[in-house]
Amino acid sequence: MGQYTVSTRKNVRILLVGDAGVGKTSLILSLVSEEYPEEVPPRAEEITIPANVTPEQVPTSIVDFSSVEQTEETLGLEINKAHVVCIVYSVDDDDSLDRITSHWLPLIRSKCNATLEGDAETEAETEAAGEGLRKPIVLVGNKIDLIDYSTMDSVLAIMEDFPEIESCVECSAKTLHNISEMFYYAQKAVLHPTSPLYIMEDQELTPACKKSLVRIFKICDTDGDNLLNDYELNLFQRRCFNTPLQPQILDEVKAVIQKNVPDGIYNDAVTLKGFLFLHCLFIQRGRNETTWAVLRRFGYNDQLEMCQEYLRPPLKIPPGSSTELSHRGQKFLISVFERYDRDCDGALSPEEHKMLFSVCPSSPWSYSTDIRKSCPINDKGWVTLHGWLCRWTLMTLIDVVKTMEYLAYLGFNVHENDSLLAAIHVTRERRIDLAKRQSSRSVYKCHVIGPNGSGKTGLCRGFLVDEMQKLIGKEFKTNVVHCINSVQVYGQEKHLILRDIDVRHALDPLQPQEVNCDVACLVYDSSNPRSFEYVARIYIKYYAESKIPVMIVGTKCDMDERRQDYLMQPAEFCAKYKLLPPHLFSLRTNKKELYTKLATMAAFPQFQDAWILFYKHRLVQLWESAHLRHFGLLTEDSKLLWKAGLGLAAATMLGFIVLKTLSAAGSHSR
Ligand SMILES: Nc1nc2c(ncn2[C@@H]2O[C@H](COP(=O)(O)OP(=O)(O)OP(=O)(O)O)[C@@H](O)[C@H]2O)c(=O)[nH]1
Ligand SMILES: Nc1nc2c(ncn2[C@@H]2O[C@H](COP(=O)(O)OP(=O)(O)OP(=O)(O)O)[C@@H](O)[C@H]2O)c(=O)[nH]1
Ligand SMILES: [Ca+2]
Ligand SMILES: [Ca+2]
Repeated sequence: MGQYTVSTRKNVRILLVGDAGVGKTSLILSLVSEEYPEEVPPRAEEITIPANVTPEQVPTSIVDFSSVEQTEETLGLEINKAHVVCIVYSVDDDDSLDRITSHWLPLIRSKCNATLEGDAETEAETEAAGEGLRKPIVLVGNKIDLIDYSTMDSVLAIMEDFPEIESCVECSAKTLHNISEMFYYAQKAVLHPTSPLYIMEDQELTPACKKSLVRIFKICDTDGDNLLNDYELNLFQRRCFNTPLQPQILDEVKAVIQKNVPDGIYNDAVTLKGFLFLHCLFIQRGRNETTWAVLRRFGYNDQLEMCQEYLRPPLKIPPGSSTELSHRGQKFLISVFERYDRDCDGALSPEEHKMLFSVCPSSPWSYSTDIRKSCPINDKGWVTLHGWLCRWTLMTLIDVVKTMEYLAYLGFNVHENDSLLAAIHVTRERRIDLAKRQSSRSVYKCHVIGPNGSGKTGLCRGFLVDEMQKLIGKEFKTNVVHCINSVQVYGQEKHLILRDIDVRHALDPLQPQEVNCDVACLVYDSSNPRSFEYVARIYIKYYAESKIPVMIVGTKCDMDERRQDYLMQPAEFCAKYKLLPPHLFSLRTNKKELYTKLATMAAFPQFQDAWILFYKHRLVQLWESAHLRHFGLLTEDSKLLWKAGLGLAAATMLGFIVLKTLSAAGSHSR
C-alpha cells in the first residue's frame, strides 16, 4: 500500500530562465555547493540531484539557460522538456520584473503551444504526461540581500493574471536565503500542482476536485449518515496517511471548521461542506500535498481521473482458468450491501441501489432490466443479498476487469487496504481439474440451446423463482442473457450461470463462444414433434466430439409428449451417444432438480460415475413414484385412470432406457 499516495512522476526537470544577470547560474551553484560563488560561468552544467536528498524523493534535474550560449530555438526545446519553469528576476531591477509579463510568460506559453505541431517525440511525451498547454511556473525574485522591502505585491498581481504561476519566492544566492525552498517549490509545482485542485481567481476548488472529494467523503461515510464522525475520520486518516489522528488535533480541526463554516460541523461530526472547506484551507495554506495524498490514495492521477493501474491492475488468467470473487471480495460486497440497505430489509430497493452506485461513474447494470431479471429477488421484486452476490459472481466470471473497476470505485482498495487483486480468485486450469476428475471451481457456465419457442427463457428464469409455474404463458419482455443462482452439489454451494443462447434461424451456425461452456443444456419442446431435430443436429455438429458434458432436456412435459419427427427418438439418440437420458422438465411441476444436475455435470467433467450416482437416485425415485401411482389408482377418480396409466407406461419405458445407458456409460468410463 502507499504506492498510490505519491505522484506517478518518476523525475522532475526544472528549467531556470530570466534576463541576463539576474543570478540564474549563481542560484544553481549556490544550491549545489551551499556557498555563494563569486565567479560563475555563463551557464551551469545540467545537474541531477539524486532522489534520496530531495524532499519529495524524486530525482530532480536542474537546467540553466544562457542567452549568450544558447539560441531561442534551444530555449523552446528546453521549455518543452522541462516540467516546471522558474522565471528569475532581480528584486532590485524593475525592468527584469516587467519582463516577466512582457516577455517571459508569453514566450513560454507560445513555445508550449508550438509543441503540438512540434516533433513527434516531444509531443508524445507531453501527451503521455497528460499535461495541458500551460507549463507550471514559479516566480523567483533573487538578490533579496540588496533591498529592504518586498516585491511580493507586484508579483501577486501577476499571479492573478497568469494561473499557470504556481508559487513565488524571494531569495538570495548570496546569503543562501530561501534557496532550498525555491527548488522545493519548483518540485512541488510539478508533483503537487495547485491548478487542477483550485481556482485562484475564485478562491474555490475546481469542479473536478470537488467531485472527487465528494466521492471520497461518501466512501468514508461508512454508516451512511452523511457525516464523518470521529471513528470514520480516524479510519480515513489511517488509510490515507498511515497514522492515527491525535484526539487533540481532531478537536482542533473541528474547531477551525466550525469557526469558518458553522454548518461544517453537525452533531460533533464533519459535514460534506466542512470536509470540502478543510481541503480548501489546506490548499490556501500551501499544503496541496495533503489533498493530493488523499486523492491519490483513492486512485486519482494528476489529471484527477481514476488511473488505469488503480482500476485495472494486471491480472494473469491462464487459458482454461476462470475468475471468481475471493472470500475478501465477497466480504467487502456484503459490507457495501449492508451499508446501503438503509431500511435493513435484506434487499436493495431501486433507490438504495442507485445510492450505492452514486460513487461510481454509472451503475454496472440496469436495475429494472438486468439485475432484477438475472438474479434471485424478494417478493417485492427487489435484489436480495444473495441476488446481489450472484450478480457480482456473474460479472466476475464474464468480465473480471469490470468487476475490479467497480470494486475500485466502491472503495475496495482503501477499505480493505489492499490491491484489487485480493478480491479476485483465479481458479486452477481446467486441464488440472480434468486430470484430477474434480473441479475446484465454484462458478459454472451452462449454455441453454434449443429451437425457437422451446422454453429456453422459461427454463433459465425458472432457476431464479420459487414458483416456476407462474412463468408459463408469461411474456419475457426484457432480453437478459444470463440467469444466475446457487445450488448445492454434494453439500457444497456452487453458482450456476445459465446463458440463454438465442438462435434466430435453425440453420444459423453457433459461434465458438456460444458453444464453449462447462455444461451444455440442449432443449427441445417435448410437445412439439418438429423440435428435437434441431437439438440432434446441434449435438452432432458441435458437441459430439467435444469434452463438454451435455444434457438433453425435453421441456413442457406437463403437456402431451409427442413422437419426434426424427430418425431416432430422443431417448434412443441419448443412448446412442452415451448421454444421460433426456431430462423431462416442466415449469408446471416446479421441480428444480435439473439445475442441480447441470451443476453436478459441470463440477465433475468427464466423471460419468458421479452423474450416474445422481441418476441412480433418480431411478429409485422413478420406481417409487411408479409404484405409488399404481397404488394411487385404486383410490383415485376413475376419470384419471387412463392418464395415470399412460404415465406409468412412460415411466417404465424410461426405466428401461436408463438401465441401458447405465451399462453403456459404465463400460465407457472403464
Ligand atoms: N547581491 C547579489 N548578487 C548576486 C546574487 N546572485 C547573483 N548575483 C550576481 O549577479 C551577477 C549575475 O549572476 P549570474 O549568476 O551570472 O546571472 P545569470 O542570470 O546566470 O546571468 P546570464 O548568465 O548572463 O544570463 C553576478 O555578478 C552575481 O555575482 C545575489 O543573490 N545577490
Ligand atoms: N405448458 C408449458 N408451457 C411452457 C413451459 N415452458 C415454456 N412454456 C411456454 O412456451 C413458450 C415459449 O417459451 P420461452 O421460454 O419463451 O421459449 P424460448 O425457447 O426462450 O423462445 P425463443 O426465445 O423465442 O426462442 C411460452 O409461451 C411459454 O409460456 C412449460 O414448462 N409448460
Ligand atoms: Ca548565467
Ligand atoms: Ca457517517
